[in-house]
Amino acid sequence: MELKSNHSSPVLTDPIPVNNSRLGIHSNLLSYQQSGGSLSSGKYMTIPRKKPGKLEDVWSNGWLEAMRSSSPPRKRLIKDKDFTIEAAADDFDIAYCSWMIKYPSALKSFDQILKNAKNKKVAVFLDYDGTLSPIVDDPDRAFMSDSMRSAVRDVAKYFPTAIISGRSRDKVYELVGLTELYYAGSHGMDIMGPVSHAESGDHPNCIRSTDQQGKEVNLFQPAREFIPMIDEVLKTLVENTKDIKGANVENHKFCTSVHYRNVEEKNWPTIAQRVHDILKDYPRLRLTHGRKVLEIRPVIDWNKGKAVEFLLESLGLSDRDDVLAIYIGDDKTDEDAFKASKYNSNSRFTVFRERNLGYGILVSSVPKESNAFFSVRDPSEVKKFLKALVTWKKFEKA
Ligand SMILES: O=P(O)(O)OC[C@H]1O[C@H](O[C@H]2O[C@H](CO)[C@@H](O)[C@H](O)[C@H]2O)[C@H](O)[C@@H](O)[C@@H]1O
Repeated sequence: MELKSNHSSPVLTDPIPVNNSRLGIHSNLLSYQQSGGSLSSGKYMTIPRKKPGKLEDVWSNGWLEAMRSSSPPRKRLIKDKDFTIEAAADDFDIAYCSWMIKYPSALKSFDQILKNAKNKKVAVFLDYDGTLSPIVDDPDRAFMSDSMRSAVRDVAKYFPTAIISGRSRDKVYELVGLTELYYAGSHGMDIMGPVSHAESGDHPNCIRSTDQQGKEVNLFQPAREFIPMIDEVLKTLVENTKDIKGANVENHKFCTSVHYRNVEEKNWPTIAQRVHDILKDYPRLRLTHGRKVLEIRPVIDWNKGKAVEFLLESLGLSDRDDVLAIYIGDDKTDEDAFKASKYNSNSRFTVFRERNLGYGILVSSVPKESNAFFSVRDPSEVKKFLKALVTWKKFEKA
């Protein structure tokens, strides 16, 4: 599907994604399908509520397995009757080293990246949590360090730079606090980008607005019509999880997150089942798994990858060979961006897997399958990489 035609309506005509089993949407939800691609106010609220499901639901649809495998601990713990010790580092290190053959270090491969970046327009896309800030227990305290902020500020001086986050755009802007960047919140469903060079600016969901400094910008919100539904679900989620100690529901305007990082593992089936029961009434919403978080979002053909394509187009960087896009992210939702495509002379190219169009860099200190090309261990290595990019550019300019 071409980017242009995509922009005409990102709302999927089939409300259940093709790969619903991967997303953990139970097949019996198909009976709730509504026809047509648009929502009329209140229509989705009349669906009768089903009785709460049984815990087998969340076992059989793979939710619990996905919850357990999200954000695995760095080292295995071996339990002895008297004490607990960390598993032999050797085993882990061997696994990590062999994984790095497939996903080489972006720092160690820096020369290779530069070789490709030479004479090209480089654009930088950055995820926030786990990439610019370390993962912490309290999502409201996921601050980035001043040194990271200054590295990102420097990158933005030399390259068009955007933050693409699962958080709401306002929240991620508040955490990053840099005016020189573009921001895409709610997994790309809320983009504040440049006043467009391209057709992306003509889309009905794209309106002219002004940023915090009064500068003219394009605001692209392809899931606008879902706001009342998300709002309603948010309230139900808060109400239905309030007795689960440690559960935390976050509002991202176009999507919502249910955190279970601070919930005792024995209660994970309960939180999963409660979310599952609520989603049964909303066939136009789907679930994705993040790092100890269940993310509920509209079933639209839009994600972080589409946001990257949209921003490349808005920046006038689509349909060109002399562009190198770099995307750095740590989470499952960043995989959509690692798979992003761009259009060149009417053909489609994968931006990040194709080595000469862009690089996806996965932030991970544990081996995991990814569509990224390179890897870095943690946010401190992200910072080193960003600083190296700036040093190269300064040197190139001198
Ligand atoms: O796309 P991102 O910017 O990476 O946002 C994804 C989610 O990030 C946040 O949650 C994650 O980080 C928290 C703070 O370190 C951590 O407590 C949580 O367990 C992680 O899942 C954010 O709070 C979520 O709403 C985002 O969906």
